[in-house]
Amino acid sequence: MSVSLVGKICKQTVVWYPKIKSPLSFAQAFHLHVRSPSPVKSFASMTQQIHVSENFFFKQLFDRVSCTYSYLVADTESKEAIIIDPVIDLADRDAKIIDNLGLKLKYSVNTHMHADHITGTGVLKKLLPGSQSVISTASQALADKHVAHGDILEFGNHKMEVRATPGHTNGCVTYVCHEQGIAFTGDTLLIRGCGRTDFQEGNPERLYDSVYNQIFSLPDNFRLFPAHDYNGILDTTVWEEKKFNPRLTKSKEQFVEIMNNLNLAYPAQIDKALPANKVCGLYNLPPEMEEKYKSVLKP
Ligand SMILES: N[C@@H](CCC(=O)N[C@@H](CSS)C(=O)NCC(=O)O)C(=O)O
Ligand SMILES: [Fe+2]
Repeated sequence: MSVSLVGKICKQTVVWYPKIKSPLSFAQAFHLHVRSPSPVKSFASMTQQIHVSENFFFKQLFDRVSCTYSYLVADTESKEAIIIDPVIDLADRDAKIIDNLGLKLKYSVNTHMHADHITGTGVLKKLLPGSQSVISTASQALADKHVAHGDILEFGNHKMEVRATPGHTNGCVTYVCHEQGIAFTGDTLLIRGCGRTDFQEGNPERLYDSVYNQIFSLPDNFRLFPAHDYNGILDTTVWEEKKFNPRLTKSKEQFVEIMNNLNLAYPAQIDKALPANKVCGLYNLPPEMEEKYKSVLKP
């Protein structure tokens, strides 16, 4: 099949792709032509940049202040949804997105007790009644539901496995959707990095073991979604991190040495984040958050 040159839009070379009767960027056309047996289906997947089941909904959300990624996943048939690591400042945004999509939030889950922002899980369960907040038992924080290694969170026909991945904090967990080939690693594994281990009972040896035993043991093509990225990268894969992570490609001894000498600045919001996160982001809130959510947080 031949494609013809249409012109340039926003500095991109655009070609006419006859099979789907549409102009595409050269990169898109290449992807369709070379990578996909069924162009239209693959084009849809390509725009989502993730290959998942047709009834699996996925949306990555971002908080510019703390560089936190939150993730909304749902079963588009039953409409049951889970949000992972929502930020309190944006809980109203997230509730609106969920509502506009016609989804029913089942769980607002934390990967761990965050030090750099206040969790949105407490406010979200008030904004979207019927949903429950979730955190690991090992985090020793308040929530409606506590999870531990091996537990499964179900939403519609989909499942998310809980894997304990301590090291950044005692209570860190990674959530794995096996059938979609994706995992949400929190701060345990960051893109070309990992969570710091210099506070909240951090422990570099435990973190190293968690990554090797619970994350690098997943298939190489699993996509990994962290709780933060400070460089504008959206996701990574098991293969990439096993091969290119500058900390975790080292021996455990070298890793510990690296982690003990990071000399990172104290997180800007830690003193207000931890007391609030111990109680699910429902109490001990700074005045501006009390004010913002006073109608939903009233006793
Ligand atoms: N500057 C940010 C905090 C940056 C930071 O410490 N990030 C954490 C994850 S949030 S607990 C981390 O583990 N970073 C590892 C690294 O190598 O950067 C702020 O002030 O909030
Ligand atoms: Fe963290």
